[in-house]
Amino acid sequence: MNGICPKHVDSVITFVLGGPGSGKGTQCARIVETFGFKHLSAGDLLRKEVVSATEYGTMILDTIREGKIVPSAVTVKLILREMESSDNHKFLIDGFPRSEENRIAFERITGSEPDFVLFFDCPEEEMVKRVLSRNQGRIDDNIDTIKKRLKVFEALNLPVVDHYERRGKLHRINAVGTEDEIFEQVRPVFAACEQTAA
Ligand SMILES: Nc1ncnc2c1ncn2[C@@H]1O[C@H](COP(=O)(O)OP(=O)(O)OP(=O)(O)O)[C@@H](O)[C@H]1O
Ligand SMILES: Nc1ccn([C@H]2C[C@H](O)[C@@H](COP(=O)(O)O)O2)c(=O)n1
Ligand SMILES: [Mg+2]
Repeated sequence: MNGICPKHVDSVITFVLGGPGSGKGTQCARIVETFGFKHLSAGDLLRKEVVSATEYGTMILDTIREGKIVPSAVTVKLILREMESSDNHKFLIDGFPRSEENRIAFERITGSEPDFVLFFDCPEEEMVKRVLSRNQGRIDDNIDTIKKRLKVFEALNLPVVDHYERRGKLHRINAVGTEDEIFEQVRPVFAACEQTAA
């Protein structure tokens, strides 16, 4: 049981992890389509703050440009705001937690852990290739920022992956292959979750 807010006391929470360009957003779209989850991309929520020029906008933009991690208090607040305004009770939280600091802040603030965690395991050269050909006008899709993001991913995100592996919550997905091939590894994880809930 999760303690996000009274409305979401019985929510299913899935964290979606993987390096830059590993295909998290692409596969989340498929999961939404097939299993009806609400997709919350931490990166998208942060980028929206930049566009809306909120009090955190400049700090977030500088942090993203440097490939670093925004303070957890800001990111957790944005995620919880979205969850609380949603009537869905199945959440895919994409690109979060990016660090042990993110993870601990989420657990402390919500008193919850994810039900399970997906990790898209992708070689660096494939991630670089995908990000450089993404073409969505992202300020961090350039080789200098990608190199920084990869270092941050290894130093700060892999310990989170290890944590959930030790907790028996991690589903490691081989992120090399076509989108369809990858989704065929993802599908049984969510099908099993539906069976448990039924
Ligand atoms: N299996 C795949 N094979 C080839 N290209 C892919 C595959 N999956 C996704 N892509 C492409 O790779 C790029 C990165 O994918 P996506 O945006 O889903 O990654 P991400 O993990 O969300 O990255 P980020 O952390 O930077 O947001 C996109 O252009 C996407 O179309
Ligand atoms: N938990 C998070 C998620 C994202 N960010 C920042 C730093 C990332 O490089 C950038 C883009 O995220 P993505 O769209 O690749 O998931 O957003 C963060 O600071 N904390
Ligand atoms: Mg993404």
